[in-house]
Amino acid sequence: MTFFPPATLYRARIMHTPADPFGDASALQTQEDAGLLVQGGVIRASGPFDGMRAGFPVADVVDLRGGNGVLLPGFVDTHVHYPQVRIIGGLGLPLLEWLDRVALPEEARLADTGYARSVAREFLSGLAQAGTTTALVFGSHFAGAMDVFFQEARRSGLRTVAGQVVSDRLLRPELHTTPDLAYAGGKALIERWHGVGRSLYAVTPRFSLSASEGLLDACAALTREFPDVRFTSHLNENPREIQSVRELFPQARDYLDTYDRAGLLSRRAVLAHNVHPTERELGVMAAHRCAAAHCPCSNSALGSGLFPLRRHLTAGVPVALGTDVGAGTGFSLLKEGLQAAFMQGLLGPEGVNLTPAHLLYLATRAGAEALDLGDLTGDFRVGHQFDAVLLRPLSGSALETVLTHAPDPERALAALFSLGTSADVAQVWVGGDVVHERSATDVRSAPYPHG
Ligand SMILES: O=c1[nH]c(=O)c2nc[nH]c2[nH]1
Ligand SMILES: [Zn+2]
Repeated sequence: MTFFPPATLYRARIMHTPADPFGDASALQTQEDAGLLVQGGVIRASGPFDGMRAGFPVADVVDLRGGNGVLLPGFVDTHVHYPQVRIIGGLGLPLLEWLDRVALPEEARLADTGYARSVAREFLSGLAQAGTTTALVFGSHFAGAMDVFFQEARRSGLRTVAGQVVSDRLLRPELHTTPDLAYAGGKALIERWHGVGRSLYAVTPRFSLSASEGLLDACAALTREFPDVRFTSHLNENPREIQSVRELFPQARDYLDTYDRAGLLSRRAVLAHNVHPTERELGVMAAHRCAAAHCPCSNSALGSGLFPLRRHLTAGVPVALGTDVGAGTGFSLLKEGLQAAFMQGLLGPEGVNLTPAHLLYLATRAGAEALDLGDLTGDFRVGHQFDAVLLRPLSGSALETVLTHAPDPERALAALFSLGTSADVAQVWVGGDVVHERSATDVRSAPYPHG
């Protein structure tokens, strides 16, 4: 006997970018009254609701259109630090001072596995509440903290690509490992967690400033042995960091070359920041199809600089968005999209004029592609997982007003990026499972509570 899981027909106003708006001006697809047929967590069919209802009369219908609801693909965060959720908002310091005074003391606390578990729960609920359904997560330096992270990630239902962070110099002694330990610990974690539930593993040296050549070689040994794990690290974030890396690796051509010489670059590599790249580095990234995770709020908070998006696009380097919590200022990819648009504007003629379609693409499909998960998630195409976020503005909010009066879908999408926050995230699904639902008590309903 064949078992068919029950089908659900979601009725919604949808917006998604199955194509790349940097190359295709009509990439944004919107439907005011769409039907998405979901069975076993997968989108099996889609189209105008009336036709879908007639074609699939047995499906349960869930109507998401009320209260100006808009259904978007779940957001993809391509750079976010799990141990840093409690230190969001440490403003006013450049990268190396911020690491020393704010980030690393907190990261040392994750040696305590009980502490790490609480942090993991706070972190994962921050992602889900923001509508993020997939994240490339910079982990902890402690293997025990990674085990609890993967356990909690499994409970959360989110898609996570994460790994133990490794360093062997210049941080603080309790965060240091050795190449042998990094290899053995990484291998054990890969064997325990890679491909378990919705989790994948990412080999994660912190950055070349805190990694010897031997440590990068140990990381590369893992990516050779397990070719489908991802690789992630930091690159070209801050001029002082770049100068130090140059001095630490006199044999390397540039910062990127420290990773390339070890054999770490590939289609499955994501490098965070790249605010100050050389043309050579952009060419090498493009040749490997390795992606840049652009983190505009973090770049602003740490004063790292204005991301050269046009140069990345011209060189053919894939770019997606990351929040970089906790240097970044929160979990919302809507805020990152808005900040990216602001910063491109500040670049004047060197910037890229980012439309709402670009922002949606950068926050969804581009991230899925960067993580080599483009066949699974990132938009509402048939065959993809039902990973989705329902944005429904708080009643009485400015977002509700603007959505009510928006003359076209592009303006509505622009309003979501301009005014939307985690408070507007009403429901989130991963693979058809609800992973977050705004509770009734979270909704401030009366716009004028005192009459
Ligand atoms: O923004 C950043 N956050 C970090 O935690 C970090 N570590 C190295 N380089 C870094 N950059
Ligand atoms: Zn980072």
